[in-house]
Amino acid sequence: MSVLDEILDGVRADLADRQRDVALTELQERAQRAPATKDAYAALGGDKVSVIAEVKRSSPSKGALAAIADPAALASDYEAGGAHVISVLTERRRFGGSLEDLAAVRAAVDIPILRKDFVVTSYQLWEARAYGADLALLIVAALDQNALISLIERAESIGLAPLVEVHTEEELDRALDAGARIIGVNARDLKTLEVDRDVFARLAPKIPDGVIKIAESGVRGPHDLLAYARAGADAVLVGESLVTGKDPRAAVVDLVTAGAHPASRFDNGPERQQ
Ligand SMILES: O=C(O)c1ccccc1NCC(=O)[C@H](O)[C@H](O)COP(=O)(O)O
Repeated sequence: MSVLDEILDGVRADLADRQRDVALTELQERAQRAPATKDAYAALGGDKVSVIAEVKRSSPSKGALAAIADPAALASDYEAGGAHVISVLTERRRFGGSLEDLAAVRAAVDIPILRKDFVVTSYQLWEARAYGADLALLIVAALDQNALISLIERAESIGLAPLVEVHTEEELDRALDAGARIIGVNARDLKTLEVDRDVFARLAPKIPDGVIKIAESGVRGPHDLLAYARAGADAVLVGESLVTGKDPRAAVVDLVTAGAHPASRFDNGPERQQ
């Protein structure tokens, strides 16, 4: 069984508990009372390379990363450093996250928030909306094509921007066929946990203009952001290096500064055009 399959088993078990405790109608009522979602497309678009800063306590690949007693304070630091979007890992068993983290971050920041989890049913999209997310992650490797299409449609219909994650060319084809408008290329293979930063450069040329391209995982600092920028990234998603560093806010400032004027992007154009 792959790591992803093990994670999904735990996610489904936790989901069944929550579905027993909270009726879908209750979630929908809470979602309907929530303020309008923030414009994720604007936050991720433009000439800059946007920074998505992640609240991540632990991971299957590295175990415990950071205690993060106050996720709202960390998210506020990220926002003060200029982050364009906050990612909140809400999966409990392997990442130590929760919907309460999402709600706390929502109350603390004004920028868009991504619910980063392993979504397998529309109930989780309603949760995302009810607890204050503006985007929701959909992982192609975790979904069959019908589910992917219907979850993209459901997300959009309730005001969430779906970020569709891929790791292979076949997954990218499925994401595009399903109509994804924001695609995250994860350098981490969720089945083996190996990180290959070259995956983005291989897949990015196959992503049409007009689709937002996000490079996920393995960003250690501005040099990695610039390498992803040269390969055509519109945004990077960064977790581990921020939460394990001494000064997450300063680290975000460094990334945002590099992403504001990624000279190589304009001097030479993205690698795909060379
Ligand atoms: O981080 C993991 O070990 C992991 C394992 C299995 C599924 C997902 C996993 N991480 C989720 C992510 O995609 C990352 O948290 C995100 O891209 C940030 O990556 P990083 O900057 O390398 O922490």
